[in-house]
Amino acid sequence: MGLLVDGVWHDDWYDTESTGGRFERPETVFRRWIEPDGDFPAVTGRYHLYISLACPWAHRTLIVRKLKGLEPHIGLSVVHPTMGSGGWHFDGGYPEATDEPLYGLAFMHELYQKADPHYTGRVTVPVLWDCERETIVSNESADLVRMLNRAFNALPGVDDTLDLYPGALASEIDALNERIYHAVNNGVYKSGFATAQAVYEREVTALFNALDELEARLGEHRYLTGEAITEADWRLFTTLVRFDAVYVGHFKCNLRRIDDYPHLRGYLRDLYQQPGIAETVSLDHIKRHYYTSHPMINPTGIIPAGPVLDLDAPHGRGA
Ligand SMILES: N[C@@H](CCC(=O)N[C@@H](CS)C(=O)NCC(=O)O)C(=O)O
Repeated sequence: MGLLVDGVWHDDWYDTESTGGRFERPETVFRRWIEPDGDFPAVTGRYHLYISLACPWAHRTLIVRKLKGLEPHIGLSVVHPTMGSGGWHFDGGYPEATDEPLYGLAFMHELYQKADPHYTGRVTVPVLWDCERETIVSNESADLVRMLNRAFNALPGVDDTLDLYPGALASEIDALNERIYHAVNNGVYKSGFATAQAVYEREVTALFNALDELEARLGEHRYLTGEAITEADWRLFTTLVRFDAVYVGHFKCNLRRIDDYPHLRGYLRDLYQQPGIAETVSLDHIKRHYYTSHPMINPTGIIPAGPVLDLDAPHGRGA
């Protein structure tokens, strides 16, 4: 836990005192784009993706990299699940984690220092790194999902027939993303990081109102916008797959479990069972990260044994 101030690491947590107990997610700083004639063209081997398997925002980018067939084109590093006093760190000795391959760095904040020696802000994943210009292209997962969906389509082996953000559905996807981001993706964090009772109650109520709404929507069709999966589904999936394992207990999002919602439960399994997806889900990294990285919420650092989840069970949602 911590942040860089003028390029120097400080071990500080989010300040909720100045916001009346509310957690406010800071704006993302690096927001450049991969574009054919821009500063960052789509080229094999030029970019490297840094993620945490625990992080729902990073998980979105990992899923799109996999579905689009971008693995041969964009390298991948995975941080250790525990975010300690030095922030995210690299430890290739931990299962499913990697060392930092480009510079042999120990900490993620060192990469941010490389990109900007005077950077001020939080050190988050995901990060898409440009190995040629030695800088961060983007550390905003919503933008990265869009870039990975389209910008690399001309490269060999990339699935250019898969479009997770089709033009005809763009405004519907944007509206869903907006609703789901505030109430669900970030809603679990706003509930879990609240330090005032009234704030927690408001956030957790908003979260479950949104989940009830999504349950009704998923009673109408298989995926959020109809019969085909879009980026809106993958953005919801990464929160749902963490929900019963972590958010119910650790973040006190416990009015209901996803397993208690017939449509959301089947929908979660359906997405989990799509080719290639299960291997992007590490329940070990997910549970270890949350339960060991927030001592203000879980001072003992004990990781609960359960719950027992069966994401491979039949989903019952059509062909
Ligand atoms: N807006 C960013 C948020 C990413 C984010 O908050 N990642 C978390 C991990 S789940 C992180 O790295 N947090 C470190 C910190 O806040 O210090 C995105 O969606 O890409």
